Amino acid sequence: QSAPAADDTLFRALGARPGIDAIVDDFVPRLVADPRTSEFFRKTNQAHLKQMLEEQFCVVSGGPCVYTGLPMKTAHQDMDISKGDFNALVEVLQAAMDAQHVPFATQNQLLARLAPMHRDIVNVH
Ligand code: HEM
Repeated sequence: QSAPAADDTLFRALGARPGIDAIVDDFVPRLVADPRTSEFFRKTNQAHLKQMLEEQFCVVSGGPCVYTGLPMKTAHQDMDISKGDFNALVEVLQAAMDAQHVPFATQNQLLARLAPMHRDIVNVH
């Protein structure tokens, strides 16, 4: 299923689905391994999380995808996530994008579209 994207510039800059899938394939194992985030992802089905993140990054970057996962508030409500935890996840995503040779400006554009989600994800103040 797909919907036409109004502006898919960022999606294409990320390398379209192959580029996004490579970023997410790198990102999720890093989240599981990083001591700052590992505890959160201890019981996570990595294959499912990868699929959801691939869809979500595709949609937020303007790609022709449909996100089939939970709303961000619902997905994270049973965890205690602080601003520090959120920032740690962002740093892990930056490391994954560095490893996949995503240009700095492109990284920042994706991060800028994800950043507002902190309102629905950070729930420890
Ligand atoms: C911009 C930041 C974030 C984005 C875009 C994001 C995105 C997502 C998505 C798409 C899912 C899948 C929802 C579903 O299964 O339907 C998910 C689940 C999850 N997220 Fe996040 N998330 C973010 C921040 C965080 C942070 C900061 C933490 C904790 C440090 C976290 C921990 C988790 C965990 C543990 C799951 C559940 C995985 C499972 O199914 O077991 N997320 N997130």
